[in-house]
Amino acid sequence: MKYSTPLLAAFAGLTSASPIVPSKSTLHKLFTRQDVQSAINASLPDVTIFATGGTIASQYTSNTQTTGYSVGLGVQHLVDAVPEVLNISNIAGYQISNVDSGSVNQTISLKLAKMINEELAKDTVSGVVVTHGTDTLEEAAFFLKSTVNSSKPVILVGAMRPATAVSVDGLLNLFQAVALATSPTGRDRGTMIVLNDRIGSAFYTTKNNPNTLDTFFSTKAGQLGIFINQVTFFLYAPSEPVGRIQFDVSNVTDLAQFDILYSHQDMDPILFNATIEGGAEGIVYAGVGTGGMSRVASLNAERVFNATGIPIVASHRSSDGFVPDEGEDIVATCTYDWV
Ligand SMILES: NC(=O)C[C@H](N)C(=O)O
Repeated sequence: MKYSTPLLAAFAGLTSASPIVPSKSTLHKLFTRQDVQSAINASLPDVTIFATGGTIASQYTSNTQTTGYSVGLGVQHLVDAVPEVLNISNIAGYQISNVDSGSVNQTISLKLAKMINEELAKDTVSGVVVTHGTDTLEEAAFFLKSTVNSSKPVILVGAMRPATAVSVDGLLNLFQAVALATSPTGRDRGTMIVLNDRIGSAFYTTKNNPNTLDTFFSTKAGQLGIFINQVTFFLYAPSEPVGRIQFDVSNVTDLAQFDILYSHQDMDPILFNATIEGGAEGIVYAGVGTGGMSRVASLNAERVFNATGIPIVASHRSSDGFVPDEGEDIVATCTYDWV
């Protein structure tokens, strides 16, 4: 089977093998709805925030500094900075981690997916918000889109400027994320990404620029919606992306290691051997063009595949497009760019 994106391909590696469930006791429940509000407003929906870190939870000594800051603000701090969210919801928060998103690992990802599924099963909870670093936010969104089974909204939100910056973006992003999590318009859409006044598809949206606010979009799918005066305005009715696969991770304790190789002119063929020696149980290569690589690299990839049986799946290094599905074994049938 072939997949058109590295993420889809990597998800082919989901396994329900070994039985070690991350313990709930390792979670730090920072505050409950009762901690935040003296009396819960029964007329408001409940929203649960899962905080993982990232720039939205970062600070620096200079308010004009937008790089070089450090992560560390907790979920309580994030909510305290935007108390207006308590006018539209009863908030509870979990601190899942407090790291740059490059350090979000499978333990955190699985814990998130399982806890979100549990949370959304509660009648009173209208939706959840995940605060996350933007660098790998698209991966987290894709993972949750593939593993959370609920018609309720799951909103991934981050910031491009630290919490201490002039014109910080995280505050309004968080408010909008909570607003969407409470909104009936968010139903039947599952996981979405909210940044910079826009609502993006968790399946297609990517970060396209490491420096600017206007970084999350999908050239292929556009935006699902926007916020007008903090009210959601969807451009499309709810629909599922073609090719979405739903995984049940409730008993999954370990994800297979799929590594991604980036193709380029004169790619070193030994990378395939090295990656497998490093423990990869599958390789996705971000190929040139429609999944191509140099002749020497492809010959070695084929040798490695024949010797190990470890799947090597073609994707593309361009941010948009598809690899044509030629229906059979990937190494044998992929369209290579011979040099
Ligand atoms: N804007 C950000 O959130 C970037 C940050 N380095 C991260 O954790 O991904």
